[in-house]
Amino acid sequence: MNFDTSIKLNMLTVEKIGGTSMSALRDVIDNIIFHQVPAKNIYNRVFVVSAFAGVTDMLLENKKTGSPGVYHRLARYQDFSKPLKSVIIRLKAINRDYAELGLDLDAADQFIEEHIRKAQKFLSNLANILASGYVSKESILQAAREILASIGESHSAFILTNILLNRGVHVRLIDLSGFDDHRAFTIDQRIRHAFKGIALKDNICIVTGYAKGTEGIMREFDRGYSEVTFSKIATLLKPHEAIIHKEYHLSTADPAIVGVDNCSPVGFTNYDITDQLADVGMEAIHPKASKPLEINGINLRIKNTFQPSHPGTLITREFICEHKRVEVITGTDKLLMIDVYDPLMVGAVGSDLKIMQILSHHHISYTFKTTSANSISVVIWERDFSRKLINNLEDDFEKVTIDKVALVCLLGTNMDQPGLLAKSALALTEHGINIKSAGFGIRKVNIQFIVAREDFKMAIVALNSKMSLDFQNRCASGMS
Ligand SMILES: Nc1ncnc2c1ncn2[C@@H]1O[C@H](COP(=O)(O)OP(=O)(O)O)[C@@H](O)[C@H]1O
Ligand SMILES: N[C@@H](CC(=O)OP(=O)(O)O)C(=O)O
Repeated sequence: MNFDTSIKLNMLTVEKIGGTSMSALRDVIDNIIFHQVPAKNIYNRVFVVSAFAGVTDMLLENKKTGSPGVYHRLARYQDFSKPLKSVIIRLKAINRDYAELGLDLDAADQFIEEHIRKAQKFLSNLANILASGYVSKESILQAAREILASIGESHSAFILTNILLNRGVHVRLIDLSGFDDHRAFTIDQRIRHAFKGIALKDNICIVTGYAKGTEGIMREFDRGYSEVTFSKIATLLKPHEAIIHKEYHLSTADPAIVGVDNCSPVGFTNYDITDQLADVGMEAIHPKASKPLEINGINLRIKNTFQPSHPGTLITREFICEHKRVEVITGTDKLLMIDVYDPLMVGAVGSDLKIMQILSHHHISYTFKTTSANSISVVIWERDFSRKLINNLEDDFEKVTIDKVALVCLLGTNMDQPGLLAKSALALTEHGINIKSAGFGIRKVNIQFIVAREDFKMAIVALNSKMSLDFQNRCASGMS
């Protein structure tokens, strides 16, 4: 059965191209845009593009390290015009890289200069208002963050559109940054308005991953916002398929840990599993972006930009694996386990409620919980830790212990079977790994083990080799 039917039937698709993929623009053009058979099937496709890799980091801050960009200079009342000039230099250097793909370099440079000049004007006005102290700092900074963020996607969308136009393709540029638009649209209204009257069947649409709206996409979602724009567009246009193009496959285990030869792309899974992945920080898609797709019954495909013939992973609402199988092994080593102990907990109704109220007060969501007569342990992200949280817990309970831990988990839509737990525990034991805690809900879509941080990678490798061996054995006996 061929599941890449969107291409064959020339049905509408809404596709998102991430920043790392965008930087490999030749591959985007050859592998995504023109990789169509027959060639006329390039139309009826809407592409939501992210900024080129590193650009939003320069404008706002580095997503991984937090190292400050232009935004933080403005927020600290410092001169931001110099770093903004560096952005122009960087974007023009990016333009030069793509001249050989057919970009009109003069037009691209001019676009950037004019666009950033306009942005600079808006930002200077905001900085002046900020300095006056008359308006709330928060709303001014929010607006500045939106203006800066939009530059990255306006640039990348312009570049891709220009190259395609120069190659004779029918392209419509849909710039949702609303730079010259004073109307107070919500994001959904802006999207609806932008797509009105566009003949999708006869065009490729290139859309900015940033979208301006009264609710503020940065306030609601912040970094990674282009996935949200993508999801909103898909929800409006109801495509045959929504597609995310990434630089890697969603794999049976993290290729960076187990090696590419020891894992394989996941063919099919469901939205429940992508939520489980997101819960441990591996965001095949952000839940805020996937929920509307799931609710509207829109199927999502994750594709690897560099392997265009591979159908990737198809995520649907309904998929349940035919065979008993672990579909993905993943985890994170950036967690803390907080154990709350009190000898008076036994039989006392509401101890857990008290802990939850304290977590909720600190806006902290937990990823794992277990309980015994006199203790409750919760696992939270280390980045959410604060001394105040612990003080609040200590006010109500006798002893609070904190442990830096890792969580490894087995995920699957249909993996419940006798012996799976024993086999996983054995895999960890054989590698000398002590299981600090473990848990799973009755649906058994996520079996979780808490281990020491230093055991994280070995635990992933151990579970992966045990489960792969099991899979190979079943294939050999014709069961799979
Ligand atoms: N099962 C898995 N398949 C693919 N990647 C995985 C898996 N588990 C963990 N990862 C890691 O997740 C990272 C991608 O996660 P994502 O949240 O999309 O990050 P990014 O910010 O790089 O887009 C990759 O760098 C990869 O090493
Ligand atoms: N460029 C924005 C939006 C985005 O979603 O990018 P990416 O698809 O590369 O995560 C950011 O870095 O936040």
